[in-house]
Amino acid sequence: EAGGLMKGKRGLVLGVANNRSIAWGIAKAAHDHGAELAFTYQGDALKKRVEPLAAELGALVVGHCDVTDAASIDAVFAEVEKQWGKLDFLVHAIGFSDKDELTGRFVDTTEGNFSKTMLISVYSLTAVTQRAEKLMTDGGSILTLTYYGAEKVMPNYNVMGVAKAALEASVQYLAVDLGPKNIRVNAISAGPIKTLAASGIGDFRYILKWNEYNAPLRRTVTTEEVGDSGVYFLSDLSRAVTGEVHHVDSGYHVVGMKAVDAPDI
Ligand SMILES: NC(=O)c1ccc[n+]([C@@H]2O[C@H](COP(=O)([O-])OP(=O)(O)OC[C@H]3O[C@@H](n4cnc5c(N)ncnc54)[C@H](O)[C@@H]3O)[C@@H](O)[C@H]2O)c1
Ligand SMILES: Cc1c(CN(C)C(=O)CCc2cnc3c(c2)CCC(=O)N3)oc2ccccc12
Repeated sequence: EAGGLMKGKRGLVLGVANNRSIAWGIAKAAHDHGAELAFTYQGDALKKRVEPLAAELGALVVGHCDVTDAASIDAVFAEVEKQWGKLDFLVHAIGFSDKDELTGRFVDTTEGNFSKTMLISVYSLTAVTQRAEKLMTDGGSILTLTYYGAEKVMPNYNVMGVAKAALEASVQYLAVDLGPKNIRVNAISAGPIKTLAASGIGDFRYILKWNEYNAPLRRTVTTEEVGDSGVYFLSDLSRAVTGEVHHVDSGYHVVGMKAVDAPDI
């Protein structure tokens, strides 16, 4: 609504594929706190999914963006500059690896998929940050999404875990470079959520169940809950916070082993 935390703030959201996307959860929460939003879509297949969602929030659609195509990134930021002249925040919710490498052993990762996964899931944050820096003339907030598989080995996460470790290091280096311009760079490490990127992953139901059984809050998280924590990082509430990785995972990351007699709801 009008007087919220995000009143007067304009932001670009990369990574909405459908209404289950984490980016959509963040966008809805920011909108509810008064933000003005712009969305991109990856390829024409997603255009017709993203346009109605953007309309629902009165958001702009600033075009197609495939982070493997630098020209499409430039075009999107040129459109943002044309429409708004500046940018207050950026959400980067993009990650991808060939799914045949998200099963089995990490050691068997191919050079081709390793490079492609790092380009899409890691370098893309630096690429969009280069463009955003120019438009964040009054400072800004950049938020990306990571996962616990960056910190500890999670079965089958494989090359995506190595990518997320690099993404989290990128957050620290970008925070240092852009801090003097009052541009903050942070990451939310979200617990497992059944999104498009999660579908096609073998026994994802088992991963969700495991979290329900072992996380301190004894439950998984939702895109709405990630969105609410996202508003903290995109708003002035976190004006003194940069280079941070913040877990929104029902506390899962703190557990070494669950007591066998732990009370369960
Ligand atoms: N779902 C989870 O369990 C979970 C948990 C922690 C972190 N994450 C991360 O959250 C982010 C969003 O994923 P999600 O779960 O919302 O799934 P999602 O499939 O809804 O979003 C992934 C997005 O990445 C985009 N994308 C992929 N390749 C691209 C490219 N080459 N150019 C531009 N866009 C591209 C897709 O279009 C899609 O919109 C990802 O970085 C993912 O790694 C997901
Ligand atoms: C959790 C979890 C996730 C969700 N998550 C944290 C993610 O970061 C999603 C990563 C992902 C990246 N690329 C693709 C896919 C998922 C599936 C579809 C596809 O073709 N490519 O993915 C896993 C993969 C293996 C093991 C656990 C997980």
